[in-house]
Amino acid sequence: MTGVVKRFGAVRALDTVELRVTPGTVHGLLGPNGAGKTTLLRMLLGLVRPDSGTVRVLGERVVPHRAPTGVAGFVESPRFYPYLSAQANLDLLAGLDGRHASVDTVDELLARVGLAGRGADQVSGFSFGMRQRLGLAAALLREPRLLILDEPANGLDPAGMRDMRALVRELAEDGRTVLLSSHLMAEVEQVCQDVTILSAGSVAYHGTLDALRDRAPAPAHHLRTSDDAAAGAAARGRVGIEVEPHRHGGLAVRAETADLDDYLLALAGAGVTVRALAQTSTSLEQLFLAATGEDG
Ligand SMILES: Nc1ncnc2c1ncn2[C@@H]1O[C@H](COP(=O)(O)OP(=O)(O)OP(=O)(O)O)[C@@H](O)[C@H]1O
Repeated sequence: MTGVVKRFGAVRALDTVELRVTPGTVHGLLGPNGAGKTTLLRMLLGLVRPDSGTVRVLGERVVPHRAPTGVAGFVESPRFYPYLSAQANLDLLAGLDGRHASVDTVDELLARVGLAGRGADQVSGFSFGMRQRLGLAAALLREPRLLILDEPANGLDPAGMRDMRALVRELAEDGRTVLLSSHLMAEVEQVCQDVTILSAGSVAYHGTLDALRDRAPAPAHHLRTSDDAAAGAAARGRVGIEVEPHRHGGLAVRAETADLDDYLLALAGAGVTVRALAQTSTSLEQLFLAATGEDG
């Protein structure tokens, strides 16, 4: 998409947005709440009309209110008929596309998304995470070349998130293009090659994760010691380390692992003991927070 603007009253949900997704990759759309991610994904599905700019998906210009060919996915939470079974819901959706979903196809899809053997169960009994999985099955039923997933890991437990990540990677290996939104850098970092960071409707970064890593500041840590004043003084003049009082007490320390190791050894040498040390954000999270003005 190029030069896309979308206003809702006084709010500029998207402000001259450029987005290019390379075919066959997993592209992350990252941004804090309200950054415009959902609006952008809805636009790609023909559900929101841009005020200006051009939206093309798989080479075709998107026409409002018509789902582009070769694209499937869900925006916000997938919706189903609660009193029908998972199988019946998928049958209905296939029917809308003028297709028939055989029991075998549905069983295979359900197994793929981690819902094996649940086809006959009513969706009303499904947890939020199970509905996310069923949403993915519904999207895959359409055999899309571009899969759009809005916060797909929402509502999943840690094992479910791991499965979802593995599945997304597998889908890309099969040659599909995946565009997924998230407000968590950690999630994007594990599955995406490229990322577009949105902040208040504008693109704050667009490129590969590797290039982003090259610009990332050192990871942040929360350190508690037996003598924070002495620990702060010991950091002064040291290269590769930044120390300041942490807002919850103790010290906020930014450093790469090797510099942090040297600093901790120096503290021990100065008779200062470490009582707690926790990494509070990775380098990429630091960068994301800085890019979106959320680092307070
Ligand atoms: N239909 C609408 N009517 C009015 N304002 C809207 C509408 N849809 C979105 N907005 C506004 O546009 C901005 C972007 O919203 P959007 O839902 O796209 O953000 P998001 O990045 O998906 O956030 P979240 O992570 O909270 O879902 C917000 O300020 C939101 O309030």
